[in-house]
Amino acid sequence: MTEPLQQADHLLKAQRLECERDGRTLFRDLSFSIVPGTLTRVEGPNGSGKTTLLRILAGLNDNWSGHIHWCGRPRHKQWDSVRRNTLYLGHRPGIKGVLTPMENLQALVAGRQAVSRDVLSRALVQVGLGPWQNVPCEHLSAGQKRRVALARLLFADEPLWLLDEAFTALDVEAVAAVERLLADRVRDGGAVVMTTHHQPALDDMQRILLGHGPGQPAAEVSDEPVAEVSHG
Ligand SMILES: Nc1ncnc2c1ncn2[C@@H]1O[C@H](COP(=O)(O)OP(=O)(O)OP(=O)(O)O)[C@@H](O)[C@H]1O
Repeated sequence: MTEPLQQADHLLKAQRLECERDGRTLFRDLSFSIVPGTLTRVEGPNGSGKTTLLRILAGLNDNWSGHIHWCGRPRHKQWDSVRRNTLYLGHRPGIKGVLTPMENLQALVAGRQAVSRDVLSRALVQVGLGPWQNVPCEHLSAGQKRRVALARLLFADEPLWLLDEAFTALDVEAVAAVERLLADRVRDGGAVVMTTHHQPALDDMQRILLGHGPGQPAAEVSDEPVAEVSHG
């Protein structure tokens, strides 16, 4: 279980973020806050830096400048709290092909909570993998592999979720199920930051808009109606 967080008006506050890759500025002067009970979508064309930004927020990329605060204090002084309270799901499913959905889910959930095999099995049924739960994942489709990773969300109590392309390869029914899961999560006070090329059917999103092609390192935060925003 996660421990109570320090009281603050935000979970995460980014100020004047700048990131350069291969001599190209992906974004600069990018400032925004992530507050509990909100959904933020990072938008932009291929190569604009969405994954890079999400990895920076997850603490998985050091190639940036600016300031990031976590619950009111500099993030680098409280990595333990950040790691315990943040869930990052990368754009690859992050599951092992030789393992079954059940074994993968056990590995993904392990270390945070003790969950029985029956409960994990019900989660796999819930994401539509009931008949496949004991089949090695290398025999599953792209969308089925993605569903294994998404089953992890059913057990995720971290206050901040960072989801990179969570809708990729999912069919219409699974997309709707994930949208419901995210809406419930936000309603329960969680914060979700996601990249997606899919236009989610979700209300009240803060939008972070990244550049529109080579040589145009624009970054913009459009606030509808959620967080404190400053830009530039
Ligand atoms: N490991 C890396 N090493 C060097 N440059 C990289 C690396 N990963 C990404 N980049 C550069 O950063 C740019 C942004 O990549 P990123 O994956 O963040 O974009 P994205 O907006 O998520 O794209 P997409 O919509 O295609 O997923 C890329 O165009 C690439 O030039």
